[in-house]
Amino acid sequence: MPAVAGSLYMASQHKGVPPPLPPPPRPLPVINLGRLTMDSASRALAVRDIVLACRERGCFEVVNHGISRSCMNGALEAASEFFQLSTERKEEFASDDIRQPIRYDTSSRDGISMSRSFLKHYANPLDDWIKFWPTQPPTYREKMGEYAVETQRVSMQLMEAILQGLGLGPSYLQEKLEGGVQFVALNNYPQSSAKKADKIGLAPHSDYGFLTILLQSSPGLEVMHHEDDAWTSVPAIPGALHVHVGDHLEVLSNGQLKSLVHRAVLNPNESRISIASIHGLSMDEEVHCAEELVDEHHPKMYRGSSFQDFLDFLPANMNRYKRYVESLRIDKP
Ligand SMILES: O=C(O)CCC(=O)C(=O)O
Ligand SMILES: [Fe+2]
Repeated sequence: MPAVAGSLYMASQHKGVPPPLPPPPRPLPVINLGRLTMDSASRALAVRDIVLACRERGCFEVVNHGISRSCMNGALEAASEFFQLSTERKEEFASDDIRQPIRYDTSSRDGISMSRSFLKHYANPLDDWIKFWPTQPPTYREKMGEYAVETQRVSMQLMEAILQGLGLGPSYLQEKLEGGVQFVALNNYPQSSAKKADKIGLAPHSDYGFLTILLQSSPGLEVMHHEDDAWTSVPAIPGALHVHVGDHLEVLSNGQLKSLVHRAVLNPNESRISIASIHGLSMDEEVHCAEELVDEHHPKMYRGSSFQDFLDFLPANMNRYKRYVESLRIDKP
């Protein structure tokens, strides 16, 4: 009997019942976004698939989203060239103040960065924010700007589909979403080293907007689906983007959709870059449970809050909640 089978045999003999096999990992849904702009039957199927993926998995991959490979690669190159600048150059953007329009940091003062450096800035409307962005590398503004505009467009398409799928109608909140916050986080993780046992780049958390659209240079993102107690790694499918549900979509949907806990692990083969684009309402605009989704069988589950409230909440509550939305629950202890 081979050694492995032998040890399993011993284990099951000992307990009297064979050990249960772990369930095979379920592949993540991959959604063809082109169907949203085809005939109404195709759109209806795409809307159904998107809402099902949000409901059951909290995330999905999108292909055929209309963002060109050169635009996506351009954004990754711009990020990579920024992180290759001298420390002095990058630290021009260093700040402890989370309200700064642009911020570079390498430490874990945020409570979740274990091994990453990041540059975070706003992007929508681009004309209001681009003046704060780096001028080095020289193509940064052009390449990141093009990618930011494209992801904002995709976020609008996705939100229209989700709001339609929730029965709220595709133009629900449309103007507020168009003028809403787009917050872009560029993350840079070192290759994992054989010496260091800790392979976590970014600790488990949820994102606070409605949706996050994430582009990764190589695998490293891991997600924990709602019913699971295990991490699923998200493949870096060439040309695809990863999308997950944030805290404010959980609030808006009155808990029908749940924000997704995710983390980043260090890649054993190479350093890694990810670009997370977080989409929500404007700074002071409160997000509430949609009245249409509240009734006597589905009481309101969360209090309203804005992006600004999140920024106020964060400094004193580092590490208290993996999901900020827990702090908004009306029935919380
Ligand atoms: O690097 C990743 O894949 C995840 C990044 C992330 O979760 C974030 O920036 O909020
Ligand atoms: Fe995140």
